[in-house]
Amino acid sequence: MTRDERSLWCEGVGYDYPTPSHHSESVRALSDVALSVHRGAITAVVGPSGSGKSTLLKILACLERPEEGRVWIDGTEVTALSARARRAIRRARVGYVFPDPADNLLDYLTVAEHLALAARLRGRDTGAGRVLGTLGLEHRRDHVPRRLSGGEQQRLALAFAAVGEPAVVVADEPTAQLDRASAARAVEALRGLADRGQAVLLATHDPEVSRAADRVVELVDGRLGEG
Ligand SMILES: Nc1ncnc2c1ncn2[C@@H]1O[C@H](COP(=O)(O)OP(=O)(O)OP(=O)(O)O)[C@@H](O)[C@H]1O
Repeated sequence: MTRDERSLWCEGVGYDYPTPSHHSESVRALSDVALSVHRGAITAVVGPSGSGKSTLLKILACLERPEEGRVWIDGTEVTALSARARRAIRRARVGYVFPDPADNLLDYLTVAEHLALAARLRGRDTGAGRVLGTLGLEHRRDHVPRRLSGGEQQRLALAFAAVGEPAVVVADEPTAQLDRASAARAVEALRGLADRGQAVLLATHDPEVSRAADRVVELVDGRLGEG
């Protein structure tokens, strides 16, 4: 049997946001989206502001449930599960990185303690040592986030997301708050994760980031095409 190289995929995904002022109307954020995310590769979602990138990433990371369509993580259809079972899969199998480093980390935990927590949440600690090396944080093991630069904080967030080798690391605009040099290091870090066999899915406005991706897909008004 050949191994399925997809770690995450979806079919027919649709999502509407209600508008508070008009009860009968809603904002169509995604329409009929199908996407497969492969191991060992960076998949980048690009598209104009408001095209649905964050919404798609949240749905694929199991943070939101789509109103239409189906999502699979490592062969399990997560859209068929209860909220509780979905949360368990999310915790064990998905690493998620928010755009702002401060949203990803806990003030009082050191770098090493963040990784220990990630391993505990994910139920396995494979790769914790390696991830620190890949992301260039070994010399910061005993530092808390406020003693790290913004770029180091975001690399720690990527490490936190990648410990235990989840099915996928999902990063929404991972370089949005970083200067050029830090962004370049974050891209290297993402590349390092993918080269180790990790599936990486990200959304970005940054051409340097999409250039580093193995595959770029474009969302326009909630519909997907190859970029
Ligand atoms: N919580 C919300 N309530 C209502 N509408 C929302 C909400 N979040 C997003 N939307 C709308 O859904 C659409 C898609 O938004 P989304 O944030 O997914 O786009 P995006 O491509 O990530 O944008 P950006 O690049 O600016 O982050 C937009 O029209 C947006 O205004």
